[in-house]
Amino acid sequence: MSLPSHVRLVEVGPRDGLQNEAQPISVDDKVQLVDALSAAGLGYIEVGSFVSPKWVPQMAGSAEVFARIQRKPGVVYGALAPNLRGFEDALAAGVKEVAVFAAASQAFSQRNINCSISESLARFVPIMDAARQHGISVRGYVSCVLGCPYEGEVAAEQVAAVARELYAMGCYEVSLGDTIGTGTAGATRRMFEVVGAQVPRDKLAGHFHDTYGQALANIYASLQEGIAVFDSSVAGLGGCPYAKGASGNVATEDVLYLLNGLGIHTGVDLEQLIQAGNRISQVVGRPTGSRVAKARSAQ
Ligand SMILES: CC(C)(COP(=O)([O-])OP(=O)([O-])OC[C@H]1O[C@@H](n2cnc3c(N)ncnc32)[C@H](O)[C@@H]1OP(=O)([O-])[O-])[C@@H](O)C(=O)NCCC(=O)NCCSC(=O)C[C@@](C)(O)CC(=O)[O-]
Repeated sequence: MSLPSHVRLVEVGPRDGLQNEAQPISVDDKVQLVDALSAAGLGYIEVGSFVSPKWVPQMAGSAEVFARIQRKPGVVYGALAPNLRGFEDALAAGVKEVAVFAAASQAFSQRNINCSISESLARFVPIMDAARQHGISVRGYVSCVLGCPYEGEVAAEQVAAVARELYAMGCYEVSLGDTIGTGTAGATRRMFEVVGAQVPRDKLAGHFHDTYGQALANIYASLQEGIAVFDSSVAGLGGCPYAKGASGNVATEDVLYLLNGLGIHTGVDLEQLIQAGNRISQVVGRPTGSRVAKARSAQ
């Protein structure tokens, strides 16, 4: 299969990245990050989550962040909603697109959202109904598609079953998350072959964490499978609060460098992105997780 000529990047740093930070990040810093990312040309930014603050304290200020960002025309500003309460809070905050999140492993589903996979899918039905009524688009996530921190190996057929349910209930796109970053290029290709037989490939996205240093290889393998949407985090921020040891998402700067080298268009400016990543890295008090940004600042 030839590689896609255009890739859509879904920037998840302000949500997936910052949700895992132990120290509080101010609303000012979050707003500045989101605005810097839209200025760099990202067309989709996941800004926050409307989840229980007891479960993920760092996302507690999401409504305020939404109130203060400068919404750039054409940019989608998304948020996670695990239940109807989260959806309603998101709606009240002026969110126009939400994401629901399920897992391919029962144990992860219990640890992350305190219910089984089938209970979670049932919980999403009223969200889908309410979203339709209000003209809100819904994206879906499946976690643990290439391994689970509690159950180990996860069958691609199980990933496909959950992805198919999310797509059938109305998610316009389903993002497949290698939550603990154990996936390899071979496993990624096999997983997309199986899931791609159940959900059209142009409705699938790849969401890779870089824990084992495989994320860029997995993205390249996904491109070869015809996948053209990838989630990534500026400066490689993040991890997952319910997946111990999981490192951040693949750094957006590094994905962009890969895509630029392949001549694949994204509309994102690498230099502005590096600046946004360097600034938020200073805020969280860690060096950037982007190899490209590190190399550039050493020059
Ligand atoms: C789903 C629940 C709420 C169930 O949590 P629960 O305890 O079973 O829910 P509950 O309905 O019994 O409610 C418990 C309390 O939470 C409140 N509550 C209930 N719902 C909400 C809400 N929406 N917003 C704010 N508060 C809420 C509710 O009002 C109540 O408050 P209390 O009476 O104790 O004061 C909880 O487990 C939760 O919030 N989990 C979120 C976990 C999370 O955000 N994980 C990270 C995101 S997923 C991820 O990172 C993976 C991904 C997507 O990036 C892909 C990948 O890499 O794999």
